[in-house]
Amino acid sequence: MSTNEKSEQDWKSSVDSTIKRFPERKDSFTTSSNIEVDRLYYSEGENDSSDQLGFPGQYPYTRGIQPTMYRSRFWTMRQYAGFGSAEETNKRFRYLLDQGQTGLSVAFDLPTQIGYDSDDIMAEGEVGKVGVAIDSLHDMEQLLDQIPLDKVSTSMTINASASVLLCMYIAVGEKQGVPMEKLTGTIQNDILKEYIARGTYIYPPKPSMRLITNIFEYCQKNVPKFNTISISGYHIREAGSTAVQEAAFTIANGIAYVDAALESGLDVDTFAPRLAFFFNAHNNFFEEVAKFRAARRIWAKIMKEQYKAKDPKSWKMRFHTQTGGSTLTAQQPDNNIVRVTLQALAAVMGGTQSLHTNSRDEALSLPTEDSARIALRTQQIIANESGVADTIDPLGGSYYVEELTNVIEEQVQEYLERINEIGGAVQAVEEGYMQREIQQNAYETQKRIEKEEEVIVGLNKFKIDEEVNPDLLKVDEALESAQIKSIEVIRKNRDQESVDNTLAAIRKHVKTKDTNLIPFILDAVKAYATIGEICNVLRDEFGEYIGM
Ligand SMILES: CC(C)(COP(=O)(O)OP(=O)(O)OC[C@H]1O[C@@H](n2cnc3c(N)ncnc32)[C@H](O)[C@@H]1OP(=O)(O)O)[C@@H](O)C(=O)NCCC(=O)NCCSC(=O)CCC(=O)O
Repeated sequence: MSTNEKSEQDWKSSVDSTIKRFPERKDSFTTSSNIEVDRLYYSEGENDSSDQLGFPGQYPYTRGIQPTMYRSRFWTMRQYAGFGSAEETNKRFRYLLDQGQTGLSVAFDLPTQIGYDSDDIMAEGEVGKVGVAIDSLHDMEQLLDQIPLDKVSTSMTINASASVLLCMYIAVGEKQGVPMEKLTGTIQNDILKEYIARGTYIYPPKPSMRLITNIFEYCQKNVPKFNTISISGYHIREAGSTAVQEAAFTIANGIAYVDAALESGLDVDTFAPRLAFFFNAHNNFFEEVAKFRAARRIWAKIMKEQYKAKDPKSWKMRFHTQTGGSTLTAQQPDNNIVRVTLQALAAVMGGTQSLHTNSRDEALSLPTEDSARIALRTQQIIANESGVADTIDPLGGSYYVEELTNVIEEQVQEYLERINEIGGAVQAVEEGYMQREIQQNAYETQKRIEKEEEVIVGLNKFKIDEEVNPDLLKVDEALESAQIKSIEVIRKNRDQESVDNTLAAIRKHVKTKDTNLIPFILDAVKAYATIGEICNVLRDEFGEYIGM
């Protein structure tokens, strides 16, 4: 039997076992002319490329990580949302779930992201602006009110203060009667790209890496279904990188997290299955599809060959995709619906596990309810009407896409070698290497746009006279004072001794490097210590990162 025949047979038997758990959506799939659609199209026989292409659900996963992909289950439709108060955001969440969204994704305001309470002077003017304001467990209880945490998985875009928000989520679960071993979701928890591109860091790299590996270890033992990190290329791309740089720097950061976890004494197969990724999708359709396929293949090879992981789950790159915020224009905002459709289609053709589609008005403000609904409908139309989800990896075998996939893989490998020579991603970040590469590309792209070598419809060509005045969402300015009052009430009503004791325990255990801090943070959260109080203890002990 040739290798290809063996892979084919393995794939077929994995399909049989998968559909017992996840039956396919239909008994048979057909086109609109009633032509039968096969599960997978592939060339049988001599051209054995299984080390590069293989079959879906099989190493090196070029064609997707599941044996049946979307024939069994669509990707998770997970719209990133959050603004103002926990109560307001809870309403938006419930609206989106009512409209058929299949997972939650929380946007936090900047003070929450960098560990300040709403009444801190550092938070002034920012409370509830780019996301929801969360100060204590009380806000988290409101945020997740009536949302069944045993059924809905929640992603939280939180990095420097991820440990605190994870503990709040666990505590709300307990109050709902959902034990932590049943909770599903993801925390972003990717500090390296914060230093590179996004900016919401608090502590220096070393202690930040400790918190991250503490989370890996704690979750593996106690919250085993939670994805402990979402290693993010999204923001690297938003900052101006190319698609190749996005994939390369993200994978380099992934390698750094694996190294840090191994150094802390963890076995690779205990934490690697819960590493998740997060990519951007821009307009150059085929390049985006190829990027996703190449990234998956590279990660599988690294985990299997370099790190000798044995569990196939450790080899699989599972990723979320968001359409490209920076590609949207304030001019003729309805055109953004078309851009988002193209980008979302690329993510689906690239085999994403979860997807956020941006709203048409995001170049202007936070999305209104109407815009958020159209964005979700875009995913639903792709899923239910286009037929692209009815066969696996429909672009696999295209000469162009396979060649682009190979070239992207090679170019990413070159970057990985360069970063390795520098001493790894942490060192490369500290030296500003990735930041410089991104800035250079951002500068060149901007020059091309200004010279009209790169056409952006409605921006540098096909312009119209228009008054852009759509119905924009405004965050209520009164929120900040309401939030400040609410903290005062919490502080008055909680058991202060228990807050002091739990905070003192965190301080004590920070000093012993080998202690996992998560149980102590969980105790403090349950005592209604605020995010600012917890992060300030860590600030005192770890110091603050001032930046480059
Ligand atoms: C792994 C992902 C990518 C996706 O997880 P999901 O739970 O949604 O999906 P999933 O894991 O694929 O599927 C759920 C379960 O169903 C199973 N499953 C799915 N499809 C299957 C199939 N065809 N056959 C068999 N099983 C299948 C999976 O194995 C899994 O079970 P098992 O688990 O048992 O295997 C996760 O990390 C995620 O949801 N990420 C979202 C990140 C996010 O929203 N980020 C927003 C950032 S917003 C931002 O940062 C931008 C702006 C800013 O700067 O602020």
